[in-house]
Amino acid sequence: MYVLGQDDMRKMDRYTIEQLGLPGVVLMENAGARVTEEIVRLVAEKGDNGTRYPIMILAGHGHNGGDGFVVARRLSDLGYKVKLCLLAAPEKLAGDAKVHYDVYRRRNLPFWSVQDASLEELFILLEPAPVIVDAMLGTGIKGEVRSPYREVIGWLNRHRKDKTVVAVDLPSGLCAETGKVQGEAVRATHTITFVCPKKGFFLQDGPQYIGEWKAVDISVPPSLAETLHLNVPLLITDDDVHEALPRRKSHGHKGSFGHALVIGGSSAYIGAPLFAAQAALNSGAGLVTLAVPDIIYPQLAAQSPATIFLPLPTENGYLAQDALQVLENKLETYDTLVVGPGLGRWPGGGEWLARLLKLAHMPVVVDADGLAMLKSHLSLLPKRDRPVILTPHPGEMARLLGATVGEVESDRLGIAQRFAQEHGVHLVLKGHRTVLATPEGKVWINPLGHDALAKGGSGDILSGIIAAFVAQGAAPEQAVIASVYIHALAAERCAAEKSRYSVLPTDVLEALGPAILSIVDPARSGQ
Ligand SMILES: NC(=O)C1=CN([C@@H]2O[C@H](COP(=O)(O)OP(=O)(O)OC[C@H]3O[C@@H](n4cnc5c(N)ncnc54)[C@H](O)[C@@H]3O)[C@@H](O)[C@H]2O)[C@H](O)CC1
Ligand SMILES: [K+]
Repeated sequence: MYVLGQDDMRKMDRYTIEQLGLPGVVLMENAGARVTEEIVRLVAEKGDNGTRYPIMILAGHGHNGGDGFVVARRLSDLGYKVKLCLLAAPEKLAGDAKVHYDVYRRRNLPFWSVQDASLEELFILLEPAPVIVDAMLGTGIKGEVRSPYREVIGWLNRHRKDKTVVAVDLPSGLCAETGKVQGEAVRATHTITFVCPKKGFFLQDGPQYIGEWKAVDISVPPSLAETLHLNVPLLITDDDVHEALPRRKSHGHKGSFGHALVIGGSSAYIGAPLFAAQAALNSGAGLVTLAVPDIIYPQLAAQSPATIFLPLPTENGYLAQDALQVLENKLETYDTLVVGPGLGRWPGGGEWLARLLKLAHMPVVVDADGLAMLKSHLSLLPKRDRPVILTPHPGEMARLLGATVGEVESDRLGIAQRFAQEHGVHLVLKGHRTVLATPEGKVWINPLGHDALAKGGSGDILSGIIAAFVAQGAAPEQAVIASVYIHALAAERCAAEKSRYSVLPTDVLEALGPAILSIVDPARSGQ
């Protein structure tokens, strides 16, 4: 599914109107009709027949307000009580919005205008309303939200408890492009957006403001993103993951499903490499070998009977320089390599890792401390003959770039895309709404996952899943698409049972199987 920015939407709109010949008033009528359908559904879910108190429609003076006029008229025609509240002088209305405003007024339907009354009066009207529709500002917002929208949004956010707040296209005050709140933004319970979700839903403040979202058809074809060669990210869907998961042969044996090698661990971090190995096993790898410092090997071996162990020489609690000699002759046995979980950092570790990357002629996932040690050796990456997948969180990404976390977070899509292209890697930029970028410049956004994953061990599990899918033959892009989604889905399912507070990496590991099942065989998934 495409994810559109402010300009993308404008170009697709314009093309539909000017080249395809569908007038803007028709698009606006469609937009209002679809939002009306969704409101009817939400009101019914609330156990309300919509006649107890008017559905309050807050309309601005742009096209977003125009959608609001259509919603108010259509809801009224369906027998719902409504009140349209115009937050601008009617003289400011123009174009398609003016057409629909005039239609509404000619019908003599309930109307309130900020021109004739005070905002205090509006707030008294809004106070008991169970359903409020936010059609104040949409994709046309420029700069910080100004009066009177600012005061109305502030009031709404302070009084939203128990109310259904439906944002039309996007919450007023949220930037569709960056996800930044422009001074003040509506905290919606639901967002009904047009054509495709907007980038801002998945960036910065966006996820906290949009509530549950749904994209609806208004006769602007989503395929115009391709027709117009728009460079837009894609949102991962169940179908994409179904497609991306490596196919299993019923008659396959352990050799058919690949052998993953995990190199990690140090005296202080013994759980991390184990989580990665266990995740790889739970995600279908035929064989998993765990290469760890020999001082921690006995503790680990007792905990994971399904894992093969390769104890390596240790120095000061970390892998020793000569661990490479042991590895060198064995590397060709493995189909994929994860390096980093719990590895720690030691002087000379960067050179150690660089040498390992030169020796390893298989797809490699670099995570955690591996990323920290990679910083001075990034020039190696484009020269490798096999894929590299990097899985930084924003702090690790910032360190790799010599930037701040704030800089990374303010341009996650752009930074991921540029880095992946420049260094010829598949980049998994983790965080709330993980972003994936390919060496060719393709960008994906993961719609799933939340703070249940904000716990030590989560990243280790992700790297293990990726390795397992690569080991089973998935191309790196497909492997990362499936991995981030399954990982987040597993965590969401755990949180639904135990709360977001209490999910442990071991729970996520156990939930990987049911999460995969829910994709490959939804009927048997139990959810
Ligand atoms: N996507 C589609 O195909 C369709 C979208 N529709 C709706 O149209 C809006 C975008 O409409 P637009 O008129 O461009 O902008 P807005 O309604 O968002 O409002 C802009 C309006 O508000 C003023 N304004 C701008 N910035 C601020 C600010 N910071 N504070 C206060 N006021 C501000 C500005 O003067 C403008 O006049 C889209 O979101 C959809 O809802 C169509 O209806 C159907 C086709
Ligand atoms: K809005």
